[in-house]
Amino acid sequence: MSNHITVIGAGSWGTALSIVLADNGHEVMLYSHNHEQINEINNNRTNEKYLPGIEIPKSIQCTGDMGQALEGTEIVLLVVPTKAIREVCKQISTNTNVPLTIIHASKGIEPGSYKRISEMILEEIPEKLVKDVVVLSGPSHAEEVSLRQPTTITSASSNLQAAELVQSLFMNAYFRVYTNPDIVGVELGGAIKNIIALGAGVCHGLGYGDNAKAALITRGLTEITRLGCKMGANPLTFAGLTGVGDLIVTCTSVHSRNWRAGDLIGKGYAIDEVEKELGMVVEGIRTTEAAFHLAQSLGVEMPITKAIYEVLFQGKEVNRAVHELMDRGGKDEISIKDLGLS
Ligand SMILES: NC(=O)C1=CN([C@@H]2O[C@H](COP(=O)(O)OP(=O)(O)OC[C@H]3O[C@@H](n4cnc5c(N)ncnc54)[C@H](O)[C@@H]3O)[C@@H](O)[C@H]2O)C=CC1
Ligand SMILES: O=C(CO)COP(=O)(O)O
Repeated sequence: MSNHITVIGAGSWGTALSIVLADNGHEVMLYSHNHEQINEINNNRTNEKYLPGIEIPKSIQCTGDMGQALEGTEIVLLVVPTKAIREVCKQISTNTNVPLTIIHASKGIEPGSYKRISEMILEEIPEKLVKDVVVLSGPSHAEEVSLRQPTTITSASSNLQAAELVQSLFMNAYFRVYTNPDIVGVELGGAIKNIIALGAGVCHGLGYGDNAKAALITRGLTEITRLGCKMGANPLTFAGLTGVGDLIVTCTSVHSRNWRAGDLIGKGYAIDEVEKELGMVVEGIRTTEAAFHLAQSLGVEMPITKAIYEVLFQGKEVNRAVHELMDRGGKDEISIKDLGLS
């Protein structure tokens, strides 16, 4: 069945997911707040800054008018940086009176409030306008999805029917979607892996090799699991696509904006130059700030997150941060305390 779907955010991921929906026969209305980009997508069928060389299918129309974007839709996909989520939710609330299935594919935690994105959506959009909230997350770089390369991802919702609806909207020969009821675990895995990817990039920038990368991925997974279990997530979620899966792709891929940002920091770039240099959102920076304080408030040990926080926000020199991480007292590798079992 063909649906009319609104996608908000015409960056690399919003455009790539629009292409998946268009390939599946859906009519996509893509909202962008950039007039040049709207013209480029509608007239040239390209989005060169974000997905160079990719042709945008004709069933994707782009608009800068939120009212027009939401006309006749019951399904909205949010794909803006975490810091823009509240603003676009407010715009949605004033431009529709239809209850919506709201899917989000962004990855972050809000500094200050420590809110996950689904929590921000529910705070900003009145209850009567929210049918369901579904999280779409997993190891999936836009650059590869837009080339129709095999990708697996998770659709998470407390309502299985809503997760299955989203699964059926996106599933095709190159895009395989699994459902999961654990919204907390799926959102935390997607958000915190960006911090670990910054660390993996820093290690590369410093000239370290695969041992350091493997250490970060596996001990990063321990940190994510500790925090997640404290917040009520299912530990098995972190063994899946949105945990170890997304850690692998983000910590090892040159496509990753977070990895590339870390690489530049390891090579000596100043933090505030890095996002400008990449020209795309580096979610891990703000999420490091949020996760560091969240972990402290919950008494959860997250040494890698702490080290990256000190580098990003307290000016600690990267070599010193690595040395301090390695020089800590010896520990057991596996602790059932991490799973909240004692
Ligand atoms: N790029 C990727 O491969 C993936 C990205 N994500 C997540 O998706 C989210 C978006 O990332 P990208 O598309 O990579 O970022 P991007 O930097 O490529 O694009 C972000 C887009 O959002 C737009 N935007 C910013 N504020 C806005 C506002 N207030 N209203 C409307 N549009 C606004 C920007 O103009 C830009 O077009 C992030 O949370 C990221 O972690 C998740 C999976 C894969
Ligand atoms: O989440 C992603 C891949 O799953 C994208 O990560 P980056 O934002 O680091 O590119």
